[in-house]
Amino acid sequence: MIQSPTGAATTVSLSRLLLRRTPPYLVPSLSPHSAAPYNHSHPLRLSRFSLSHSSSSNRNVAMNAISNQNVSHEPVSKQALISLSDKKDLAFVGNGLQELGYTIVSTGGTASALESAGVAVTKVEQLTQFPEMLDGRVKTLHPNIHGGILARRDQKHHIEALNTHGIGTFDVVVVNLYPFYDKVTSTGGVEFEDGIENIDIGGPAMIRAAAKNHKDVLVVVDSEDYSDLLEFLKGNQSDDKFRLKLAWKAFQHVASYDSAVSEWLWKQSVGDKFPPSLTVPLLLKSSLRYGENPHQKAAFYVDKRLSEVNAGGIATSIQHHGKEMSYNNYLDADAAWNCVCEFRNPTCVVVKHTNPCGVASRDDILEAYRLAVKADPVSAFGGIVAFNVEVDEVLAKEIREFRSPTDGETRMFYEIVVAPSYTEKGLEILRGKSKTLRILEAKKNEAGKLSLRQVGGGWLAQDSDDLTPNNIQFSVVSENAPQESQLHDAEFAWLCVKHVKSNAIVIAKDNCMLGMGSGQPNRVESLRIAIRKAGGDIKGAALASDAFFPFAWKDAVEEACENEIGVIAEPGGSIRDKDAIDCCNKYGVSLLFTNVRHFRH
Ligand SMILES: NC(=O)c1ncn([C@@H]2O[C@H](COP(=O)(O)O)[C@@H](O)[C@H]2O)c1NC=O
Repeated sequence: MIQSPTGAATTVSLSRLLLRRTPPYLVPSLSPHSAAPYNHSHPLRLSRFSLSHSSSSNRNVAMNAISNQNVSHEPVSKQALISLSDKKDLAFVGNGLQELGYTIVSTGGTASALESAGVAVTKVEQLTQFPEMLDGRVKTLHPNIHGGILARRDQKHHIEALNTHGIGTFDVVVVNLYPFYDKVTSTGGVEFEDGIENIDIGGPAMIRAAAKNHKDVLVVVDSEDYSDLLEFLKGNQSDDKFRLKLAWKAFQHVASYDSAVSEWLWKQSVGDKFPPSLTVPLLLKSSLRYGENPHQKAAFYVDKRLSEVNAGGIATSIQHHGKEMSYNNYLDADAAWNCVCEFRNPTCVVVKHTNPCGVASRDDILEAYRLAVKADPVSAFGGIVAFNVEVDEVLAKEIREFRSPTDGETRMFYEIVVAPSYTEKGLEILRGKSKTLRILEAKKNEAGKLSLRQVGGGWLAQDSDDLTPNNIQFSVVSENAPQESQLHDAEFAWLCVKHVKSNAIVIAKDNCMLGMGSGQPNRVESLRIAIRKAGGDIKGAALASDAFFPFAWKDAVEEACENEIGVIAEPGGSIRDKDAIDCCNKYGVSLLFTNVRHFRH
């Protein structure tokens, strides 16, 4: 037998019991609570059981009794329907509803748990006169349940219909769904069959029905709302939009759930990155004080797609200390983290306004940190510092004490430190640096992600740019081949330039970024900024350009050569590539073509 996701083992015994009796609606009561035909929520309610077992004259009497009554909805007891996979706080809500006079109707596992908690329960089967069947695939999918949820109390013919069929109304529906998301994202994955069985059908049907009929039915899908629900029912909850909010939450809950199911099925079937339609479930992580500027309201959402589970990144980082993250903090921390994660050796990256302004790799991370700050101390002040190694006590002290290389006195100030981990002592020391310093612990980004970005009225989707120098062929196109160390410098510069906004130029030597030019609308300007920032110390250094040079003579290539750059790495592909080669040959500079570019817009 396939077990239902909530492990409702009772299904088997009930099914066996019922197989002996046909048709199902002739089956007598199934639980100790249902010795009498179920009708305690409405004076007129007669179950199919009672109608079926009545003699024909009795039956007519029963039907006449229905048709002769004034049709009004005045239940003697209100009903709550509870069906929960996650039974957290079930006893609390069950007892609370019972104390308020609600009759509680429940599915198998929930009913058992409620009974154990001392709550009297009517099993759904007593209303449906059907056993829960097909391994739990069909439990509540029945007019006796859905009629009771969906009937409009202000519509006479709805109430008449309920009375005709002996159906009572539900005033409260408390449901949460099979744990599909947790199952399919669990370590080791899930068998296809198990994934399928964890798709909840009856739960969403009840949630949607109750949310649609929110005017008459309160629907709760989150245990966090149990208290508010009980307070509302007691008349202590003054929010006049409470019903609507619950209905919104219910539909949102089901929409997120379905987006996970659909994403999972797409992956099992076609699986490519760009489905014909895409739903991205987002969960509010925090409301932000403001957006890029104080006059813009803002919030931050975490991407809940299955593909993002354990995929690392800033959104799921843990903040250990400091002022709340701002909109710009998130952007900058993201840029710093993305960059530092690219490096294998111990590395420090300093970012300002999403551009790395200092990058250094050293076996000794202290040295890497000092070099990364020294690369551009003015920009580093107030920047984001990222490490790809643990921050221990010694490093934390260095971060706390390091004086600005500009005046040798002022302690460096940073907005954020981000690292994969911290020792206890390291964290304690960093906390002491300032009240505001945000300390983030992040998981390394996974490769192969789908990157989404908004433009007016749409979203752009692309593969994340996962290419590193290891995947790239650096072809020598000049007469001079670079020395081994220059080739290494070129690869380092290449890794940095990938993270600088276009047009991007990076000058690097000995695992250290000396200067960078970013975001200029022409490449010459970026080159000049990079040279100026490097401070003249660029003889024999490597230069990387994120895209090809459209011109060489009296342009960026020649200026680089005149400044005694040792090796240039660029994608190639310009109609004037030959000019670039000739120019480098004239100055004796090595030129490498990568055939790959790293635009960053
Ligand atoms: N099929 C149905 O009619 C049905 N009705 C309710 N459920 C789900 O069954 C779960 C509760 O089951 P139990 O009370 O047996 O532990 C809930 O998550 C609920 O969403 C159903 N299960 C799945 O579709």
